[in-house]
Amino acid sequence: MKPRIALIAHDKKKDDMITLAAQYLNFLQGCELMATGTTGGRLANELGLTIERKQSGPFGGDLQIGSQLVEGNIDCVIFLRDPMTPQPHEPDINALVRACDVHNVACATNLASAHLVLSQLQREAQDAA
Ligand SMILES: O=C(CO)COP(=O)(O)O
Repeated sequence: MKPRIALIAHDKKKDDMITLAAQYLNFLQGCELMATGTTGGRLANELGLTIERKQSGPFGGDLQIGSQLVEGNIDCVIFLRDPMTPQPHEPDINALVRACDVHNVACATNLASAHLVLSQLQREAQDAA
């Protein structure tokens, strides 16, 4: 089964997300991807990735992804958060991260952990091939 990965980045982390996804492009092309609206738009436009786009984060996108996670439809979340900028939808962000903890779903919230998670998933996919 293809890994099902959610990709989310706050505005000041979106360039990092594009760079990160470009580094794992071949692997991500073989995954089922879901993203919040603006993040997904950039990944699709700039890298040509096929992504199921939800609402933008401040309009409920994190909650939509959280809901999919609770339903068992997401294996891993890459959520590049901006810890220096207050977000209007902070409760939604906390709810998504909490849902990851409740359901024991890997959640990488910074670049270092994102690399660890994606490189491991990529290795597993290569071993399975
Ligand atoms: O705000 C976000 C996550 O909390 C991200 O939403 P966008 O990808 O729509 O910018």
